[in-house]
Amino acid sequence: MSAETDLAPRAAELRAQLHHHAHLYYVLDAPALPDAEYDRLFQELQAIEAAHPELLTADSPTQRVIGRVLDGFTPVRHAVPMLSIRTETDTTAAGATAFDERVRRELALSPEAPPVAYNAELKFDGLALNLRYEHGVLVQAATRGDGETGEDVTQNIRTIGQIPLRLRGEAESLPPVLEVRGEVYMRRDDFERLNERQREKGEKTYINPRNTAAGAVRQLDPAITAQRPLSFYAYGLGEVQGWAQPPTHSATLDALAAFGLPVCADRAVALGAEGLVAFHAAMGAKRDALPFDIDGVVYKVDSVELQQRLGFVTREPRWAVAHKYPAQEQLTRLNAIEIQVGRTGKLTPVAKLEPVFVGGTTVSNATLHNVFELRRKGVRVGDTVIVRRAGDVIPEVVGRVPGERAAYVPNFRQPTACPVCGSRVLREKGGMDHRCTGGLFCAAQRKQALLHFAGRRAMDIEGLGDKLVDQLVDGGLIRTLPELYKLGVAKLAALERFGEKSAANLVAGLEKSKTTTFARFLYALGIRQVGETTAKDLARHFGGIDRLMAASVEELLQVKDVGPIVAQSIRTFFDQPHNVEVVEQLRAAGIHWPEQEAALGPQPLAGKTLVLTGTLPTLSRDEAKALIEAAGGKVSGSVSKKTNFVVAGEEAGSKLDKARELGVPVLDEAGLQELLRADD
Ligand SMILES: NC(=O)c1ccc[n+]([C@@H]2O[C@H](COP(=O)([O-])OP(=O)(O)OC[C@H]3O[C@@H](n4cnc5c(N)ncnc54)[C@H](O)[C@@H]3O)[C@@H](O)[C@H]2O)c1
Ligand SMILES: [Zn+2]
Repeated sequence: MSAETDLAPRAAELRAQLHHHAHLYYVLDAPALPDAEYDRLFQELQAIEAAHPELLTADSPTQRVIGRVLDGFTPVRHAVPMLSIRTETDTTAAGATAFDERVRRELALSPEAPPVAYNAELKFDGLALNLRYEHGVLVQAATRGDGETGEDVTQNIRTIGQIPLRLRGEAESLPPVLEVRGEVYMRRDDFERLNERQREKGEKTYINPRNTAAGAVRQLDPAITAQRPLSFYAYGLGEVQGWAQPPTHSATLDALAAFGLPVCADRAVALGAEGLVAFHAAMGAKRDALPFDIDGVVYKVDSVELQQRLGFVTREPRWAVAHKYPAQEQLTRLNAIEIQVGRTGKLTPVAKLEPVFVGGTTVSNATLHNVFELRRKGVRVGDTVIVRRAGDVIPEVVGRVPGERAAYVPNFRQPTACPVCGSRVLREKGGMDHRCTGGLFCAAQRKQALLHFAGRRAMDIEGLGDKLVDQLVDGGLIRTLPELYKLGVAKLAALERFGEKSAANLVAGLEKSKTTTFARFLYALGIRQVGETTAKDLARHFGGIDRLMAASVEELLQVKDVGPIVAQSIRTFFDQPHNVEVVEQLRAAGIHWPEQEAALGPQPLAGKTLVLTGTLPTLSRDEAKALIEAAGGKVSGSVSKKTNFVVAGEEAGSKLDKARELGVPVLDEAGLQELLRADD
């Protein structure tokens, strides 16, 4: 058997696979494979065709741009075809050098000739668009389609704020026809926010910004496109009439920017291979920090005249190349699913992966977000999954590659007990997240709890910062909050890089923190949903911690601004015996707050302003004032529209007249007493 007949079936198989995946990618915006995997198949086919030209078919995906007009869109015939770009997959510097050598060879430049000038730019990962401006007005926007014919998406594109509907400049000086080419993309933060919202609603999340942007542009209903946060960068030209294009590509981009089109600032004119290598390295270093995904950089011969001399091969210009970076999505095996307990007690299923090089680093753990999302994605241990790592976003498993499973694998089950501390795991009503109820008792939550407890607006413990908390918890010196107060100078001074003096300072800080307020103490406990303000309201309402700990959800709901979620969270916290124990131990350690605060009762006058005038039969002015304030009210010296009540006694003067004039209710002492009892 000859090599040809050997490879023919493989070539046919590759063509079929590539066609199938290109359809999913270009037509349905729903790829089933990472790009890197698609590229590998593509290159395998290219290699076979290069070695055996007789196996090349006219419909091979290597020979033309694949893509099709989706039903429902009006086809647009491109005046100038929208091509692909040859890809240099060697992600090392050699990729740039190879291109420069090819260009020099094709231009028949001698080794002594000066370096070729290139315009180096980013390769945005989105969807190509052709924007047609006639006399400065946007008249049509079209997708690339198969390169010859695209889809009319004008109405959708009009919803993208960054794309000018009218070019900048004097009407007479604007070109009769100017087609601008560029990329619609979605910023990473916009994409993350979109997915966060989907997750909160328990709905399907999007795979990556590229496909989300492409899907958003290719909506039949522009109202849907309008809801997606899309961005745009211009990078080239289509048909032009009545406008003298500048002699270089870089100057053309400047001209587009002057027309008011968004042009990316991360571009440079690079001289020769050396310049390209430097640009590739610089952008590679910057890649993670960019607010959007790029899959590489693009080098274009800068001189328009040289571009014309170089011309095109079937589907690509000879004067441009895309030089890739390591892919941000890769396939790997899911070896196990573990539960990680975060600092707020949130349980996150984490994928343990066969280590894989993705987005420039080796990844062996990736988040699966929550158990609902995990189920929706249908991933199970043993599956081949797609891992995405882009920028500083934590690596995630975005899905599985459809395929048979060798054996039955049970679905992942959410544990009912915290894997770290054994406390019960609960899900908030209506929420998607499961949490450990261990609170202060849970080691996973301990560091965060300690830092919060020591915070300036909580117990305000001077000298207890990040590093020390790490040392204390990792060294096993502290397992529960009360143990903080058992740390002596000797124990502390024994810590690495911690001197006698700092130890003494911290102990003094701890001592000082023992005198606090009920509200601060409550806030310091770190009960979910209980912020500073709620802590103050609770302290005022209940007066003492014992009453609070015993309060039912119904009683908690009586507190100003406390709704069902907050009330339930407080109840859940104190339902855990170890949390009650922590409170007891902290009080036993000497934490205390002034008595008068604890004596505060209910707040029938909360938010009310009263004015006192004249002499009351039994109460002195000061006594009345103290009673009103203890009930949460305020006493003011003058009557205004904001006054809720005027309390009038014998010989009341002008304040009473003012109250009548403004229609403010007037009470006597008995009326006041009744108000004070109102909440009993
Ligand atoms: N995952 C899959 O199943 C699947 C299937 C098909 C294709 N793909 C991916 O699609 C890509 C191949 O697509 P292609 O052949 O259409 O070409 P290409 O996307 O590699 O290159 C051409 C495109 O680059 C874009 N581009 C971005 N920045 C640019 C710039 N500064 N200047 C010029 N163009 C710029 C334009 O949209 C242009 O259409 C590969 O990355 C491949 O992995 C993936
Ligand atoms: Zn726990």
